Amino acid sequence: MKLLKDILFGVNVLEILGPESAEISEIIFDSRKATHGVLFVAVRGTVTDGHQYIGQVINEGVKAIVCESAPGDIQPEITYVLVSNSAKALGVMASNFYDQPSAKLKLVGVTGTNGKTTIATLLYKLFIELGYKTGLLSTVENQINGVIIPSTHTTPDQIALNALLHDMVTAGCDYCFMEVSSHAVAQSRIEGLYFTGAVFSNLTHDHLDFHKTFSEYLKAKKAFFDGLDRSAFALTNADDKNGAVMLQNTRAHKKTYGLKNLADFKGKLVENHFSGLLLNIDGEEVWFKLVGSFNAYNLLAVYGASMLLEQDRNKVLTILSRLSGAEGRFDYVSSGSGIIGIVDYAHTPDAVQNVLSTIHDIRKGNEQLITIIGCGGDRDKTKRPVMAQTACDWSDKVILTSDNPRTEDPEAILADMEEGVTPNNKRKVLHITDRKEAIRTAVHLAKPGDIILLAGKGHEKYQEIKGVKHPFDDKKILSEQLNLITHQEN
Ligand SMILES: CC(=O)N[C@H]1[C@@H](OP(=O)(O)OP(=O)(O)OC[C@H]2O[C@@H](n3ccc(=O)[nH]c3=O)[C@H](O)[C@@H]2O)O[C@H](CO)[C@@H](O)[C@@H]1O[C@H](C)C(=O)N[C@@H](C)C(=O)N[C@H](CCC(=O)O)C(=O)O
Ligand SMILES: Nc1ncnc2c1ncn2[C@@H]1O[C@H](COP(=O)(O)OP(=O)(O)OP(=O)(O)O)[C@@H](O)[C@H]1O
Ligand SMILES: N[C@H](CCC[C@H](N)C(=O)O)C(=O)O
Ligand SMILES: [Mg+2]
Repeated sequence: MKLLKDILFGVNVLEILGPESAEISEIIFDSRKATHGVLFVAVRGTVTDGHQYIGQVINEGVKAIVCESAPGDIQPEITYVLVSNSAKALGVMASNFYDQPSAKLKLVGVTGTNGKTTIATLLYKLFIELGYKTGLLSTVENQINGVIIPSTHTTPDQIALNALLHDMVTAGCDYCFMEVSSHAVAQSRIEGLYFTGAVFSNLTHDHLDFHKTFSEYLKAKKAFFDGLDRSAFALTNADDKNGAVMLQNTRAHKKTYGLKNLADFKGKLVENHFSGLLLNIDGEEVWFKLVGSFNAYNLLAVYGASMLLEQDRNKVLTILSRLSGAEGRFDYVSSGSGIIGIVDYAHTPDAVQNVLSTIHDIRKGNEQLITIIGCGGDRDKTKRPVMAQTACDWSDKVILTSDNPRTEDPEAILADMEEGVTPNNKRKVLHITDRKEAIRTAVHLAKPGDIILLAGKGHEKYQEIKGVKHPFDDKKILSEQLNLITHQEN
């Protein structure tokens, strides 16, 4: 229980109709969760408007309503709080409700198109090994010092986020590393949080369905840095075209990392193999288990952040060199067949290009590279032809298949992808809608030594078709198919 006036601390309130002394049992923003004594926040969304449900939640006995416009019929037993932006107010209120957990630990946010999960997960694993109680909020999973809590979003909503941070504080965590998606910034999911630091990975094509233009997408990422406190650090990628833009208006302490340009944390890629990479970091050569030059950037970001968090350099490099990355990111699938399987979460044009160019650079000779790839439904359609074209340009054979069609027709998604297949690439492309069948075909086409890249779904354990999530695990299925081949050959 909390008093409404305490929950409203720091909220930009325009007007209050009714008593501020109301006792609130819980904050909600979904009318379907309304019960007696709760505070309902009416948020305008992408599909509907929470204000439409005010009448409904009153019937369920809510105590107070936070909204941007008051309904015509005011009920005397309810307190109405008028604000200019409900989503922002929700962030501040959720933080107050959970006693400002983000201020009680060192919270570091990671943003960018690709690499967030990898950087946040490496930081989490590193700080656990350094001996700190640590939390993680990520696409793959959330963790509180070793306890896994399944994640629903890359960045949870205001309430779930503060509840998780509160649980981390209760568990005695010193640090939390979290991914900050552009949706989260635009929807004020991080409003009211105190960040000790922010890390930027890169900005390339994604989510234009939601942000509409690249410049709006950039603005969402930048807004995270603009909101940082003077005491925080802002660590950016000096080699990314938009790296410097992130720091333009921030009050935070500005730092950079990079492989090419002048940077505070400087790295040089010495060797790049399927077994890992040799990096020179600030003058010291270290082996890492992660593969590909894009991971050299992720490692540098982790190194830079841990230095800014005042950790011991030698300990950091020693532990980092032992760590593996996040599940489903350049993940090997081994079998006795001699075929190399790689499961990777590449679902943007840049990620597809990076992962394929990495394979291209480090493969030994004339092995075939077979890529299985799809694109998600109800997501940025303009990515589709570009991802297909990139896959074709870098592979010997491409099987276009379904990713998560969600509510879209899988064939329509594949047709969008095929727009990107140029006439000279047509001969290398197969179209197999059923993802399992596509995997099976790739395995049959491959010879020992060949490489199969299974892109797009990484760690995901489901395939969402027509709104239903069916169990589906890329790594498990690819492994089963490769083992079947092995047994047939033996
Ligand atoms: C497009 C998008 O981001 N949608 C998110 C958004 O929902 P929305 O704006 O569409 O909400 P809405 O359905 O229009 O409803 C508006 C309001 O009315 C309320 N409502 C609605 C219906 C009802 O009966 N009663 C009611 O009160 C809703 O609770 C909401 O407050 O706010 C919801 C609550 O926080 C999120 O769950 C939802 O995530 C959807 C499920 C989603 O798929 N989001 C993805 C795109 C996403 O956020 N991805 C990023 C990662 C992207 C990356 O790779 O970088 C993430 O952080 O996970
Ligand atoms: N620094 C990087 N630069 C470019 N591509 C990368 C980088 N790091 C990872 N990738 C590619 O992007 C994919 C996704 O990586 P990761 O999950 O770390 O990113 P993310 O930003 O968390 O993605 P999401 O927004 O979907 O959660 C990887 O599987 C890999 O193909
Ligand atoms: N966070 C990303 C994940 C995409 C993963 C891919 N498998 C897809 O379904 O498009 C999104 O929600 O857009
Ligand atoms: Mg992620």
